[in-house]
Amino acid sequence: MGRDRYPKQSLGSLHSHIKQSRILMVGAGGIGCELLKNLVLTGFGEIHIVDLDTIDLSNLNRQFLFRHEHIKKSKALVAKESAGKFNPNVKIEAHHANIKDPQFNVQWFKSFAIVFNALDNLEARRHVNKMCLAADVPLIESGTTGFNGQVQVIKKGQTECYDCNVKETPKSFPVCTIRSTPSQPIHCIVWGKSYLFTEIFGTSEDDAPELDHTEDSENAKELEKLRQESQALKRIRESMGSEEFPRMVFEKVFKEDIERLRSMEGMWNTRKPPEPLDYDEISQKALGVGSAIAQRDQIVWTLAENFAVFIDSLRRLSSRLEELRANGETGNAPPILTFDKDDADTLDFVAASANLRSYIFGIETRSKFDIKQMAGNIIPAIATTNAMTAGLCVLQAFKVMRDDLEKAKMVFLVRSTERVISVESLRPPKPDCPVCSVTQSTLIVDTSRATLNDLVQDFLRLELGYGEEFSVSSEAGILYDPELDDNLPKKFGELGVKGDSFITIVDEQDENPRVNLVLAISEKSLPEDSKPIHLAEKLDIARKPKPSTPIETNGHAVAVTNGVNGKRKRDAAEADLEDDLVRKRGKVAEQSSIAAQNGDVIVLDDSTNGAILIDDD
Ligand SMILES: Nc1ncnc2c1ncn2[C@@H]1O[C@H](COP(=O)(O)OP(=O)(O)OP(=O)(O)O)[C@@H](O)[C@H]1O
Ligand SMILES: [Zn+2]
Repeated sequence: MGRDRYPKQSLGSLHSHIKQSRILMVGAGGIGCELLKNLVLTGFGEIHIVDLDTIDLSNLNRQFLFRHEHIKKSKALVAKESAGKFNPNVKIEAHHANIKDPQFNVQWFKSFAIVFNALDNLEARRHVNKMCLAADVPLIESGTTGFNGQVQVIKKGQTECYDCNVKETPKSFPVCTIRSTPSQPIHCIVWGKSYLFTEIFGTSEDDAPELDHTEDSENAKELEKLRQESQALKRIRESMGSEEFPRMVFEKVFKEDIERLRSMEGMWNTRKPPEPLDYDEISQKALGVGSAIAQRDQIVWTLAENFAVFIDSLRRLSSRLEELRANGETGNAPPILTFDKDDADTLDFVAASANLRSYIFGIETRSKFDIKQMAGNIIPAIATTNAMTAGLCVLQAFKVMRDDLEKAKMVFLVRSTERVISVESLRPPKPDCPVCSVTQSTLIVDTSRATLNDLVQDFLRLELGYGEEFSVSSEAGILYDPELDDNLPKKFGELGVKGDSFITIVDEQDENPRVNLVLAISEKSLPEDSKPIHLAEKLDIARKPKPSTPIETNGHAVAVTNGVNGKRKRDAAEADLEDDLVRKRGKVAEQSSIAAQNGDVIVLDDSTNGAILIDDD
């Protein structure tokens, strides 16, 4: 009785259901550790944990199931060991693996009553979303960024899925802002990281995702000049290792290029012109600066200190590259270095170059610590946000398990003086969502015999009645469309379509097309005299709604706020850079205050047992 007493009192009849439930938690990091503790203490019967990673020193400040002695061990296994002690009645299974591995197939997902996502990247989230839709298992999706958190309940056919709303992609900057007219610290940091560092130690700037070339045509002349500058820098790169190399780089990027920019007519009418730096003058001042300055990452370095770190890190990185070259470890490919916020040499170089450039343009300089956050695109993870978000995940799960989806909500956690938690009603699936507004089924295939032609001609056209215009794709890309019929004689195996993978059929007819058909492949050896492909169950494929069809609301109130709906996900990996974040926070705060006016969060009396629950109905 002892251990069950309080969960029983507060959950009433749901408690025994929970005790018998088998659930899955994907990700055992910041949210995952908190969530696992909650799930174990709530008394779920069997909990499976999947995490591909090992424990890192930097996880310990908030991932409280892990200790120093666990560094380099599997997160899933250690989380199981640590949380298991909280409640020996709970069975925990740990999988040190990627959730995308084939053993975690639709059948396996079907074995869970509910799935919790505690992930940190879009790709894995999308995958679990897709699997839960295919298995028809409810998913509690969550994410945090700094003080912001979010919980979304996803149920096939009843709510929006993770992919119903387009997700933001990381922010990029116009090339001209970065290369010619920076006005904020982040512009200089992106310059240091994506231009200077890559031109000297990596491949070319054209590959940098932070640089947006879409404005190129408007600035063709200037861009041509910038290209010439890069070429000249590449030539200097050939002198790497020589005594003169640091001076050559410095004078090129902090003096000559700046003088050229300064001489450009019309560019500085409304802006303060940049001031080139003088190598001899600053190097004199930097004579007394010791190399220990690079370790002082919380202070803002002086011009001379930045100079000293720049020269020193340039030497360190040059010798690393020289060594790689000498060892010939990269075969025919030329060796390169890549920026990593946790690699001190690369961070020192980017921090010092960014600050030197800031001096030139009269922009505020930053500490190495700040630059690390901005260059690494990280927003600090906050243990409290994770803990609150994990708690909200479980409250939402209770509603799903009570079959009370009407009461389940989309929950937002924001840093606000008015109300920290705000909610929105769940919305029905978007009729044009390519992931959830589809027909799903399982296709039984004898992959040793079946060809793509068996699928396209016999199955889709003759059996299901598809017309001429449609495409078939696997996770690797398009296999067939009316212009691509080369693959038709090939067998499934040759096309890389195996058991537990998916194929998607997109009807491209103009007239009344069907919704996308997503087929999970189930491999089976079928008798020689039978068809090599057949459906596991009878199928009724819906037609796509006409564009003007109004969105059904299933009786839910349509949320008053739309502000963040198209841009719901924010997690550290996908988050925008600093300045943009401030703007977004503003938006979320605005929304939370509207929700607050609606009085969405209340304390209620649980009718089942008289216990007080804080709920978010
Ligand atoms: N495809 C995947 N399969 C299984 N686990 C995954 C997958 N992708 C991410 N994860 C796990 O999800 C967890 C997310 O946790 P969190 O956001 O706290 O990240 P972290 O790596 O622990 O910390 P940080 O990124 O802040 O250094 C991580 O433990 C990560 O290993
Ligand atoms: Zn969807």
